[in-house]
Amino acid sequence: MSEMFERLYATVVERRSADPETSYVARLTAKGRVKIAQKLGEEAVETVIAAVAQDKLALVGETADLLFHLSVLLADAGITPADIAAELVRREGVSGLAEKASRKR
Ligand SMILES: N=c1c2ncn([C@@H]3O[C@H](COP(=O)(O)OP(=O)(O)OP(=O)(O)O)[C@@H](O)[C@H]3O)c2ncn1[C@@H]1O[C@H](COP(=O)(O)O)[C@@H](O)[C@H]1O
Repeated sequence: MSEMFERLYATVVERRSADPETSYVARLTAKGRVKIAQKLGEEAVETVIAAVAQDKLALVGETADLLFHLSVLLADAGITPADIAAELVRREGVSGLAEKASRKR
């Protein structure tokens, strides 16, 4: 999964400068950060709808759409999969409940 996401991200970075006539990534990128973020939000809502409907097939498809649009947004912001991996490694082994409790002190 991590390898696939890195490959997708590399493709997205490459396609950002392609011809918007032939590339969805280039076309969406040209519309700017707000439109990219809006598309990501739409895909998130569609993912939630598939999950609540208990539709596994749709959930797989919507999750793929979500991850693709997330990669377009991250590329636009200059954030790499390695940046995200480093943050996840930093959090590794820290219980979400313990982390939340430490915020209240
Ligand atoms: N993984 C994807 C991928 N997933 C979804 N999509 C496209 O994302 C678009 C948005 O989906 P929607 O159903 O929301 O589209 P829509 O109904 O046209 O919505 P609006 O944009 O009009 O609001 C569709 O055109 C999908 O085909 C993707 N487009 C590209 N990729 C990957 O990106 C690579 C580069 O793509 P291009 O830049 O198009 O060459 C491809 O080889 C793929 O690996």
